[in-house]
Amino acid sequence: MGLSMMALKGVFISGCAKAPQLGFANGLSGNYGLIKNLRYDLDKCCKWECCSFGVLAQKAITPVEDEKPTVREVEASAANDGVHENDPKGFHKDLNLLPKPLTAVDLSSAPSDGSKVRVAYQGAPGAYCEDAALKAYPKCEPVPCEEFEAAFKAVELWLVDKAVLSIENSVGGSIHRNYDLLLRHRLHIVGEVQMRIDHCLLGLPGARKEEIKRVMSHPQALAQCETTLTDLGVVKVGALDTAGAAQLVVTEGARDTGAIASARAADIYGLNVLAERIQDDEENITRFLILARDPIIPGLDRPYKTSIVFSLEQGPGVLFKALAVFALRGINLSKIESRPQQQRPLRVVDDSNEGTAKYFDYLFYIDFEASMAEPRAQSALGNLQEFARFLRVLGCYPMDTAL
Ligand SMILES: O=C(O)C(=O)Cc1ccccc1
Repeated sequence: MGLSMMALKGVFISGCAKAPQLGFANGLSGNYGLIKNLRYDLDKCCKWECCSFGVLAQKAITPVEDEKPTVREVEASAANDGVHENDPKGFHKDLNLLPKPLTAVDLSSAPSDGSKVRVAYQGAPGAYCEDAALKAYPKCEPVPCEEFEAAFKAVELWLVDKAVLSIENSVGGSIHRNYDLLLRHRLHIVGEVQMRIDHCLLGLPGARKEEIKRVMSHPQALAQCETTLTDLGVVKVGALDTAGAAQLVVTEGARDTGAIASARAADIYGLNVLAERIQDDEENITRFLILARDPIIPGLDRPYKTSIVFSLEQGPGVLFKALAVFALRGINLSKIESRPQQQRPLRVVDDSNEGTAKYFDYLFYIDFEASMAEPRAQSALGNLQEFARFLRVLGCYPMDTAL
């Protein structure tokens, strides 16, 4: 079953959500001020876990004084919680049955192949975001969510480990709403996935392509297949996601209604593929981001990308100056996006999570090709910080070079 915003209400917020936040060198927000601080943060997080287990252990070995239990009761209780038969008061419980505090060894032996990782995505099973989650973590457990907002919340509330977010497409460009979500939430980008998207036209078994009068899909998918849909002369109907549209075709049972979704969605919902690769551009690539509560420790072992968002004072040449901090250090920019904020000011929450209201004319989002472990990246951001009104590192993560 998927997660909806309703399902998330009233969920207990536990454990490391309360782990202390870092201080940042140069006032940089986003946990990348000092690499050694990152290690410190992870360390504190583990200590917090130990501490909560300690409290549980203390409660578990408190003996019951008022009533003497019968032999049968003692046996039953021993079977349940490890009390020895000849020690009815429970002073000599089998302490091996108590939860063990996590050690560094436990953490290092955690599977690195993504098994057990729960990844929230927006859409129904068969959505492209689910494909992206499975590309990033082939053995993960994908968790469908009704909205991206629910996927973010699921990570924040420790219901899942990560979330997947589509951020841009080679035909449609940036997905602005998702840029806004990145800023509104405190999650960190820990990975990216680039995927070729081949859209199919799906219909009920027995229905022919010529019978289709209405096509449902996610607005991005409808936009990416504009020419095909115009040629077919169909009515376009927006849906929450592509797989959700496929599901609707089945539940509505209308032969004249099709969906744009993947061949995998056709399989899942028992629909026929009426046409393949119907996107206007052969090379239809979507880029997805993987988000987590904690940042990863950036390395130098492979190509990394860093995503930042900043705003500048008004004035001639300020953007030129901002871009120069990267150009002068030979750092390549792979993406720049600007978002006007005049109509809908944003509330930006600072690292203490207390929240300060700040209003910006424009926010600039930049992805640059360098790791925060590189001195040139640190000095570029230090330099940008000198004249930026606001600067946040959204994440530093390995580049997806597999496409
Ligand atoms: O609706 C989906 O399946 C999604 O994951 C969003 C989407 C839609 C179109 C292209 C890429 C991602």
